[in-house]
Amino acid sequence: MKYVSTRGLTDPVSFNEAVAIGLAPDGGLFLPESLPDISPRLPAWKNLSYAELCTEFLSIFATDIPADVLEQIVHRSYGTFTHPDIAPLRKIDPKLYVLELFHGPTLAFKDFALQFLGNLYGWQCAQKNRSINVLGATSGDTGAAAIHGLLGKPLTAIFILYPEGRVSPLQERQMTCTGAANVHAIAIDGSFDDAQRVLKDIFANKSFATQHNLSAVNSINIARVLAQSVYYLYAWLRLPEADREKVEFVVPTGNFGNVFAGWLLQQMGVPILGFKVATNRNDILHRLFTTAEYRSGEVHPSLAPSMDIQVASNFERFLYYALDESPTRVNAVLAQIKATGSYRFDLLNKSVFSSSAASDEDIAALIKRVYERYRYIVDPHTACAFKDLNPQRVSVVLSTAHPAKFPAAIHAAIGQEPTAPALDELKSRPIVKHRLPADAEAIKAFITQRAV
Ligand SMILES: Cc1ncc(COP(=O)(O)O)c(C=O)c1O
Ligand SMILES: N[C@@H](CCOP(=O)(O)O)C(=O)O
Repeated sequence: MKYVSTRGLTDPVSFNEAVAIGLAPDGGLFLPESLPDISPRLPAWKNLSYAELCTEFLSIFATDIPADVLEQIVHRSYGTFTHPDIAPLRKIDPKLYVLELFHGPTLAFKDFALQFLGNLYGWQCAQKNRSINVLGATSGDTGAAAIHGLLGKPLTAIFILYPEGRVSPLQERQMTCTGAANVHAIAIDGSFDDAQRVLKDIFANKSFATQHNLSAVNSINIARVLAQSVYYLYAWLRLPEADREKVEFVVPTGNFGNVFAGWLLQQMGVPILGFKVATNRNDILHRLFTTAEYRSGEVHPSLAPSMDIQVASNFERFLYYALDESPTRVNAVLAQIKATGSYRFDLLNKSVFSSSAASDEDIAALIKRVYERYRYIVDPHTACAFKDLNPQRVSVVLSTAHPAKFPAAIHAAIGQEPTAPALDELKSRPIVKHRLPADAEAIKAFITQRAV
C-alpha cells in the first residue's frame, strides 16, 4: 500500500515513510492511494479482541511492517490500558450507547493511536539505528498522550507546543511533570491554532525537518487516523444487528481527526448510517455542515478546551475525497480559503454528517442532565455530544476523556469532583515548562539546542 499527498506534489511513499515524515513535503496530508473494501471481512472479525482486530485492520495498511512485528507493537500498545475491553461500549438507554475511550495511560482517546505510534517509532529508530525528534501541537490531550507514548524510548526527544493558560491544569501537569529529560513542554503565547500553524511552518521547512529527523504525533500523521478507525470498527462489531442498521456515531470534534477516522471506515464498506460532529462554541464545523459555508473565525476559550480549534487540519483529508480525489481542486479551495477566509461548498448534500454546537451554558447543563438521567458522569467534551441527539437513530457517543481531567467544570455542574489515581499523583510533582512566542524561528532555535 502506498500513500499519496492531498496536494499531489509528493511522490507516493510507503506506510513507514509516511509515518516517519508525518506531513507530506508539499504541505499536504498523506492518505492511502486507494481504499480497500473491508466489508467481506467483517463477519470473521466479529469476535476478535481489540488487539487482534487492530492487528488485522492495520496489516492492510502497514504492508511494509513484518506481520509478527506489527502484532507485537499492537499488543504492547494496548497492554497499557486498564479496562479488559480496551474500548468498552456501554448501553445507557435503549437507543443510546457510550463508547468509553479513556482507559489508556493519559485518560483520553488519544492514547489509542499514540501508544501505538510511540511503539512504532521505537521500532523504526531501532531498525535504522537513528534518532528522532518528535514535534507536536496540542490543546491538551494529544501532548499528554504523545509524551506518555514516547516516555523512556531511547534515541527520542519530544517537543510539544501548547497554548499557555488554555489547557486544564491537570492536562498541563500530565505534560510538564514527567521529570523526563527528553520531554520539552513549550507553552506558547497564543491559541492552539497558532501552535498548529507554527508546527506546519516548521515541517514545511524541509532542510530543518530532514536535519533533525522531525516526526509528527498530531493527526496529520496517517498512523494516528488509521489507529483511531479501529475503535469505531470494534464498537460497530459489538452492536446488536438491529442497532447497527441505524447507528450514528456522535463525535466531540476539534481537529476533525477523530470523526474523519470513522468516516474513512465507512468509505471502506462498513455500513455506518451517519456521523454527528459535536463542537463547542468554536463552531466553524457546525456552521459548515448547516450552512455549507466554511468561514474561519477567532478561537474562544471554552469549558471543553481541547476542542478550542477553528482550523481543523484533517478537514483537508475530507476535502480530498469530497473533491473527487483531485489535488488540483484541493489546492484551489485551500488557496481561496487562505485568500478570503471563506469558501462555499456545493458538496454537503453528498455528506453523511450532521452537527451541533454547545455553548458553555449548554455544556454545564448537559453534564448535569446526563448525570441526573443516567447516573453517568461525562467530561465537558463528551457532554457536547449529548446535545440534540437524533431520536430516529441509535447514537453511539464517543466519550473522549475521563471526567477527572476537568474537575472544576464537573464540580460546577453536579457538585462532585471525580478523581483518578494517575492524576492525583501528579499534583505534588514540580512543573517543568518553557515559555516561547508562537514563532517558528524561536521554536526552531529551541529545538536545535535540544534535539537528539
Ligand atoms: C477530549 C477531547 N475530545 C475531543 C477532541 C476533538 O478531537 P479531534 O481533534 O480529533 O476532532 C479532543 C482533541 O483532539 C479532545 O482532547
Ligand atoms: N484536541 C487536540 C488537538 C490536536 O489534535 P490532533 O488530533 O491533530 O493531535 C489535543 O488534544 O491536542
